[in-house]
Amino acid sequence: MSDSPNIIYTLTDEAPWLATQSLLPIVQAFARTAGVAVETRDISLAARILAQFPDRLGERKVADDLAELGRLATTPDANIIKLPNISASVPQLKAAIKELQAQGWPLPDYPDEPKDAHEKDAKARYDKVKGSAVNPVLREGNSDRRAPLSVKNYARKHPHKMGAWSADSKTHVAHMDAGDFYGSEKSTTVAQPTMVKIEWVGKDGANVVLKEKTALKAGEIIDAAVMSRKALAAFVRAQIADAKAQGVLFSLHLKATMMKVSDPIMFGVAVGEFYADVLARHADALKQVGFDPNNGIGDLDARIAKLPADQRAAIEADLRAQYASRPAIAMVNSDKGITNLHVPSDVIVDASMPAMIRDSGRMWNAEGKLQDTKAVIPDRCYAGIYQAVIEDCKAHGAFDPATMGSVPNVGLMAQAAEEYGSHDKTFQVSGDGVVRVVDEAGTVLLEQPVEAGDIFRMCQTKDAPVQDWVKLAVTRARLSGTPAVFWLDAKRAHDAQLIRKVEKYLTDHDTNGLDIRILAPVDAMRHSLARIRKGEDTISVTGNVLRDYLTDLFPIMELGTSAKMLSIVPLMAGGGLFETGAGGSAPKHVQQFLQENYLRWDSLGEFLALAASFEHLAQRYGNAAAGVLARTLDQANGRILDENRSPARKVGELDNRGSHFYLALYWAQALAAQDDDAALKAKFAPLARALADAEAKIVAELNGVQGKPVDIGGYYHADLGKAGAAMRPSATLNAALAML
Ligand SMILES: NC(=O)C1=CN([C@@H]2O[C@H](COP(=O)(O)OP(=O)(O)OC[C@H]3O[C@@H](n4cnc5c(N)ncnc54)[C@H](OP(=O)(O)O)[C@@H]3O)[C@@H](O)[C@H]2O)C=CC1
Ligand SMILES: O=C(O)CCC(=O)C(=O)O
Ligand SMILES: [Mg+2]
Repeated sequence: MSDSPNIIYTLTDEAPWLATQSLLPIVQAFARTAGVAVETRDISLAARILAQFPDRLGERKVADDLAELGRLATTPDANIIKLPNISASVPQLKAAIKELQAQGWPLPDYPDEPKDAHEKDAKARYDKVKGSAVNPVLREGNSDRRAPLSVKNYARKHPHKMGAWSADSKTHVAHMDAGDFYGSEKSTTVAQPTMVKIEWVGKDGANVVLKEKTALKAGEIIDAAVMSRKALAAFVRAQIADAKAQGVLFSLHLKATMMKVSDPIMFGVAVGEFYADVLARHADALKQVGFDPNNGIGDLDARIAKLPADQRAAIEADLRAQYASRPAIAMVNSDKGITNLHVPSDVIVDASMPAMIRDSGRMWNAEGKLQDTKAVIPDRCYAGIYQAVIEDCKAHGAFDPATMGSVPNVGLMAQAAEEYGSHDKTFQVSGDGVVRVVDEAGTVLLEQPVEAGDIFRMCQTKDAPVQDWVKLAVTRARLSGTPAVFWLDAKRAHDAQLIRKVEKYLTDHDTNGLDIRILAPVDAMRHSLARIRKGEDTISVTGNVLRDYLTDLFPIMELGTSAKMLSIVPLMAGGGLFETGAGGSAPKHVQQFLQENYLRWDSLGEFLALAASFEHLAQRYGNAAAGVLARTLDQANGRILDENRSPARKVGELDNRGSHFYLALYWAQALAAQDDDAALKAKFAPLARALADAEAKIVAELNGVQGKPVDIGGYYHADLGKAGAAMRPSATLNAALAML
């Protein structure tokens, strides 16, 4: 047996973490037979918080597994299975801290407005954990996300329900026409390595360094753009009035988790406008209790609890009056009265817009009914692609999963490319003046006029990742025989720079006979949609943000969920990062699990990632047994789909645990049936027999626990013993696995 590195399986949060309690023991048992150890590293929100405070935790200090994996990702031996994790908004972060404190961990509170050096230090540490803090660290490569053929064929045979579209749907996307990032963006490519600083220069000549040092490599593209606070507020006001006039729901779609600096501020501006009257009337009281609109109106609900009853009642009455004077607002949970503006992380554009499109272009109103919607996506960089989908659905009806083609994605994301790497270079400016990016020689590379409250953002895109991305695109186009479109807008400053590189690097490859073009995002969308309706596939080759948006949009339309995606990140250093699915951590699933011990999380993404990970070990290290595991796992995955062993949605049916049992059964049967590896055949034959013989008993044991509440001793930092017992309730299955 050859010497191949271990697989690192990540422990994350919520539904994927629960699923891991059941799936991982199966995977470890199978992998061991090929001499592959499957280790774990904890990158959950709770673990990431604890790892920030070694000085406070003494003997109980927790290792910084994320930092370790970040280093591993830059080495050739990385083989990491990455499950979705929480990218925490401030309310989520605070809830996690509170839970850990209650468990006895001596953590400081999250200081909203740090008053002294201690609090500043605590806030700085917590801010490292906030938002999308994991993916950018591990993604040392570009991404290849697609629906494997078996999954696509399954979706065609068993199409999920899509809400019908009507030609007179009033649903539309609203975006700004000026004063946004798109309109203000400036971009340049630096020829030589240099070091830049970002500084604000006030009208009166005051000079504040916003970021001292940012190293740039040769050939790197940098951009600077500004979102005008005034223009954004005026735009939101106009959209509130227009939604009311048109009788459609008002809803805001941002990515406050991943764009953790800019988007909470934009969210706060919308909260400020929607609730303008009540916030103005009670400004003093709200200031006193520390309400921050960037944390959503849910923060107001929580904080006014501290006020005297009469004052609280007055605010609540004014809130009701405010809702009466406003358009209806899209709801996250109508039963609990949670609106689109309650929590910044509740409505995340990549998942929320496709969900709306799947529901006939409608969202939930306060009465729990679906209604046409004004989807407010302030910045123009990407808003137009959703309007293009809406127009297409109005003209031609909903897409048909039984016949539609596919849009896989090759995404530029390595080395924190573009907007998703901009957090440490994004600032809300304090006064009128300019923000400029200045190099070591004092040359101003980029400069933006700003007003107080504006959001300034600088992005970086390194050259080596762009070369790798172009190569990956050509490789995918060649291997799949599919046309590929680079979604780049020649009218946008950053994209214009990128187009020059793409045109140059395409000449490094043999593109003979391939159909590769560059189209502006809206045109690329129309082109891809026209083809998809004819059943034709088109590879989307996009930057980091469109990668994120499209890999939820198309899977949700094609497959019903992005959980069924193959999501590979060939790391630039030669290793592999295998992400599971393309979606999030589905907090709704945990709620259902706690209430009725039913977990509807679909682990197909994990199954697909594992097969790719074993395959990587076979190809790169010549581990033939891992190759056999990969091939047989592929067969098992096919059977899971064909025989409908994916989790259903309701108590009494097969859930996540049941689907893991069938994976073990089918995988063992495929291993027992193959003839490439006699030792594996002999090892798995008895297990396959034992599992098949006990099928009815195991399924009864697994399904028998459903229907009652279950306690796992925590949400962000659950009790391992309790969660493990809850997720592995079949003694028969556990005993059979011990045979290996
Ligand atoms: N890669 C990562 O680490 C990512 C993490 N996140 C994080 O996840 C959380 C929630 O994000 P949100 O945008 O609401 O997205 P989610 O993907 O968690 O939820 C949206 C919906 O997708 C469906 N879904 C997603 N995965 C599965 C699955 N495996 N099995 C079955 N259904 C699934 C469900 O839809 P339905 O009920 O309609 O079937 C679900 O309600 C946030 O904390 C966010 O930060 C988000 C994106 C990626
Ligand atoms: O890192 C995150 O917060 C989300 C990532 C994501 O949505 C994606 O990569 O598709
Ligand atoms: Mg996404």
